[in-house]
Amino acid sequence: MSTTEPAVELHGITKRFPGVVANHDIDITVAAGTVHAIVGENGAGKSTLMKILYGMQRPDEGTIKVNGEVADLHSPSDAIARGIGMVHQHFMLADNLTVLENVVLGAERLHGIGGGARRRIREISDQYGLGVEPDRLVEDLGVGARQRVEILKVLYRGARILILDEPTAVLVPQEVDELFANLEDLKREGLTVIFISHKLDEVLKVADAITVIRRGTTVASADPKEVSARQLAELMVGSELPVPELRESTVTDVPVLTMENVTVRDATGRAVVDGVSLTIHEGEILGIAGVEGNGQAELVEAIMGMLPAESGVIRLGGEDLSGRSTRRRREMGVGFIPEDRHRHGLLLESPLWENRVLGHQTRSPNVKGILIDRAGARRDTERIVEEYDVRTPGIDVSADSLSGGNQQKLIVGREMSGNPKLLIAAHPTRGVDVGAQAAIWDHLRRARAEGLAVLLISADLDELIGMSDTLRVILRGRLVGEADPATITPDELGSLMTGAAEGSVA
Ligand SMILES: Nc1ncnc2c1ncn2[C@@H]1O[C@H](COP(=O)(O)OP(=O)(O)OP(=O)(O)O)[C@@H](O)[C@H]1O
Repeated sequence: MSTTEPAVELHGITKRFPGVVANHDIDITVAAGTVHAIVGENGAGKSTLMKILYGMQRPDEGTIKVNGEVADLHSPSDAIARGIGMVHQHFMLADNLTVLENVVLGAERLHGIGGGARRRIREISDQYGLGVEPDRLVEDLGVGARQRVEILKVLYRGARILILDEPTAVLVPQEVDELFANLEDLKREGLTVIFISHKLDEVLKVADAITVIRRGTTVASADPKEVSARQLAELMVGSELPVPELRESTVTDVPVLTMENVTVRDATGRAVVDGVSLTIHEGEILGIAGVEGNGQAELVEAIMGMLPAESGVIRLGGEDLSGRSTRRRREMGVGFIPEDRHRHGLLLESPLWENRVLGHQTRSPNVKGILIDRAGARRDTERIVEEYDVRTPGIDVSADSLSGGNQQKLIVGREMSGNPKLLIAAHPTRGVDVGAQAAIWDHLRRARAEGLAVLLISADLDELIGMSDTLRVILRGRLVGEADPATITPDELGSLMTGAAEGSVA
């Protein structure tokens, strides 16, 4: 369905930051009633452009038209008033409130906070097949359902144009299918969806039109019916991609990490990690598959000494880790790529080189004697920027001025420094473009060949299957199954993760 006026027209959009032109003369036309994908490498300028369209940032030059009218967007409320809504990648829902409370929060004047609001939520949910129940507690909902609440929240505020930032990053394949069905419903009702994604196969499946951004500017419009994922990636990068290496097993029989019957309880006494036993050997990547919230985060925190284990033993190279601080564990040779890079991975307001020191402040090349070795840390930051292709004007800019994917590359580079024995990698390539993803995988494989043991947690099932030597499934805190990465498909793994194979649903 389409009307005469395009839903959104961006003309000559330019946005400069110190040392960087994030958007340069961008032109995009988004037809009403379509799903329009924006793809590009890390740092290409996608998020900046979406922030401009949502009124979170002001362009230095250029015009925005919404439904044919010039729109001067000074804030998200201006964007909302124009019918533009944004669903962020990190859900912004309060867990301990109901769906209804979350939806009406800040929009009480629309339909009140009671019966009227409940009716409206049901109406929207039915109209777009979202299956949202107003009175459920958000903490009882799975990841896919939370995302539908976020979508409903912007529809409730009257959005007709939805911006989705990497909407499938946290979803299992079945949930991705459901989301795509929802997008079809939105489209049928004449709504417009603009989304950013690094998952090119999915882009090809769901988008009606694709815009490719390279180094801040629009370089191509691609027709999803006519391009392949590889061609799209090549348009993003501007050159041909290398062919990935074949995999060979490097697994030895030397254990690096052993966990025996480890149980962790939350404040309410519930076992969030429940009797977990596993061994990771030198040269082995052990992948843990699971729907987010099934104990992966707590498992990682127990290994890192951030959460106490109630019972069981965790050993690194034969040495019992109980009683050792997180810092001591790191010094013993554990690298840690955390799930939440903003809370645990980076000091956003500090320069890159100081972030290089973070968590590594007692080790070379960051110290000389008992003092921080500024020059050593700076040199090594330059090395990481070079080896991991972190796109930045320099190492003195603050971490928050890097694009999300480039922040991630910096963390991976730092945690791979100093030859760790064990790497705990939670979503190591989340938000990273296909080229950088292949580069990170290469770094991991090379380190594995030299004996690194890796615990890999990822919502990207292709990554889990492609990288892991051993694959275990976690459900409600228990390791419930093992899968052969050589033969299992993402769909089969998705069913194991939701417990569908057991006849129950997480
Ligand atoms: N607040 C800021 N201050 C300085 N530079 C910034 C700021 N925000 C973004 N940039 C720079 O603008 C460029 C574009 O960043 P942007 O976040 O838009 O990229 P992206 O395409 O969304 O990348 P990713 O896929 O990694 O999320 C990058 O070089 C980034 O470092």
